[in-house]
Amino acid sequence: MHRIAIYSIGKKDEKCYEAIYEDLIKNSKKFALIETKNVFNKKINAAQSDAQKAMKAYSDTFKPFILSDGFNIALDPEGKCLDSFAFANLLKEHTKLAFFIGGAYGLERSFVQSCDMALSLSPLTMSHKIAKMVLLEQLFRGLSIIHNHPYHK
Ligand SMILES: C[S@@+](CC[C@H](N)C(=O)[O-])C[C@H]1O[C@@H](n2cnc3c(N)ncnc32)[C@H](O)[C@@H]1O
Repeated sequence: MHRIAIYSIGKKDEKCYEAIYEDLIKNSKKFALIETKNVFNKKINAAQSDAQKAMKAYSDTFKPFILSDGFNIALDPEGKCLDSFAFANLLKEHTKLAFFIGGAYGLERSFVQSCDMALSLSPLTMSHKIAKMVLLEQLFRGLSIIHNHPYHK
């Protein structure tokens, strides 16, 4: 059973996104325990108009969640692009993972470098809400590939 945590910057998810995330997490339930956590605090709020300060606040907030006994992946449009089979192989190699999704300004380079890998979901830049949705769908697809589930034929 995989244990997967997804961290993103933001307050509570809007209902329409929440419903999609829940559905995708439910699909993966047989294969993985997936937890999502939105993080937001005074430091991020205070830094919202300054890109450097905001990115530093994201890093400081995410750092305590970096796994010392798992694989840490920064989501970054400039990261490595994998097809779904290569992503499934990555999931085969690591059963405990943490994914970090940046805020409006993206992630600090030093934070990205502190992770085990930077992953791009597409060369297109998406909102963090859409990136989370694509990640959850690809997690279900990757887990389906590993477990021969008919979702990925
Ligand atoms: C609005 S985007 C940040 C945009 C910022 N200018 C950048 O280039 O990273 C918010 C977050 O969503 C995630 N994201 C957006 N598009 C992505 C993509 N194509 N691949 C991977 N992650 C993406 C990243 O974690 C990013 O930090």
